[in-house]
Amino acid sequence: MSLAFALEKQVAISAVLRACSLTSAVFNKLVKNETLVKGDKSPVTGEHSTRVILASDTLPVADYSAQAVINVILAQAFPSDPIVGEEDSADLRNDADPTSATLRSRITELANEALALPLRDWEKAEWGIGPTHGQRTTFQLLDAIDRGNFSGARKGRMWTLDPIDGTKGFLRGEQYAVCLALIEDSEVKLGVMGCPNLPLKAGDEAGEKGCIFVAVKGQGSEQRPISSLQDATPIHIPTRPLSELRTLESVEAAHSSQSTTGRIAQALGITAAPVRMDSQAKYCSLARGDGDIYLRMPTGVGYVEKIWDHAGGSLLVTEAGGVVSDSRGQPLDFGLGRTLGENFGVIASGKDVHPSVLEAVRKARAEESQKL
Ligand SMILES: Nc1ncnc2c1ncn2[C@@H]1O[C@H](COP(=O)(O)OS(=O)(=O)O)[C@@H](OP(=O)(O)O)[C@H]1O
Ligand SMILES: [Mg+2]
Ligand SMILES: [Mg+2]
Ligand SMILES: [Mg+2]
Repeated sequence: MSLAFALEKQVAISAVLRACSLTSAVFNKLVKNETLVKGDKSPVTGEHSTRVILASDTLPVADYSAQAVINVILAQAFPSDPIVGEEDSADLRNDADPTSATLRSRITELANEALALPLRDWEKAEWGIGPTHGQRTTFQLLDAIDRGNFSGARKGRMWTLDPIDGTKGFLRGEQYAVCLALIEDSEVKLGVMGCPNLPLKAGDEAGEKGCIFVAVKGQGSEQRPISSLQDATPIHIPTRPLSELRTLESVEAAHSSQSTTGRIAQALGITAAPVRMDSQAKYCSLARGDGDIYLRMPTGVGYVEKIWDHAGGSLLVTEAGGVVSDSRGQPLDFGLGRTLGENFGVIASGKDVHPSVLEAVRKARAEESQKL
């Protein structure tokens, strides 16, 4: 008897793999060759006007094409499943914008190249299924992107997709993740995250990079090297003394209050500097024990979190033995629509330390309100 969600898992890994191949190709062909990233790895800004045009052109190409590829594959395997995807094609259909025709032709070329990737041996051997993805026309690909327009629902089955999470990290050549998750009746059942720039072993920058993380509800979490996807290694959050814990947070200060996370770390007695990393690679790092506490505290500008930024990562952490909640200790609600609703932040950690983290959050909050 096959395990629950076996087919969904196969299809999602195949789709994420092809999207990762595409995003790596975009980085190598466009971002690197067109020197869009400066020597110090900061994203290109106003220095060279031609580069700025290329940067703004290249940035969405990878996101749109990856969403097109994954949605084509999902539509083929599960034609009636709705998808909540980050991107939509409105800007690509706007002929008043002179860049949209160029973007469309690049997307068509890139997506078809990824869809034509041959089956790997492990796909044939393990699954006996395979993508038989014919070439798509430009407008078929735009329609595929727009399969991601579903508004979300409390009941029923849907996928959620972030074709590139951590777009800024992607442009810097640092961490980003291709994130796909399956949700049923508001509960995340499957999460597949591709992290092409993440070392197989924490901190081993000189070693092999490129991992796919997979979690299935009730079946645990695993890591697979992109180069050898048949080799699944189960991952678990280790238990460490409080004093040895490290926090994980966003690189972008606008996405999470670094002053609040600093206070929380202090209240916990943590002395190590926070590990700053773009994207859901933070959830992946936590799930395999590279960091211990993921803190994402609202900056107070009214931003609402999106379900595609947390669905897969949160299941990966819970299946690896952790807890994911908002800063009040409430579970994240994936049944509210495209967003997680009012932003109470996100706190993820091992089960044993989670209550202490919530207590530290309360303390940090109280200190901050006294300062006001
Ligand atoms: N103001 C604000 N507050 C909180 N979050 C925001 C905000 N603005 C954007 N985003 C979302 O952050 C996603 C990037 O992920 P991270 O914040 O984890 O990584 S990063 O360090 O900021 O790169 C990023 O995902 P991508 O757009 O897919 O890159 C956004 O969905
Ligand atoms: Mg994102
Ligand atoms: Mg994105
Ligand atoms: Mg985005």
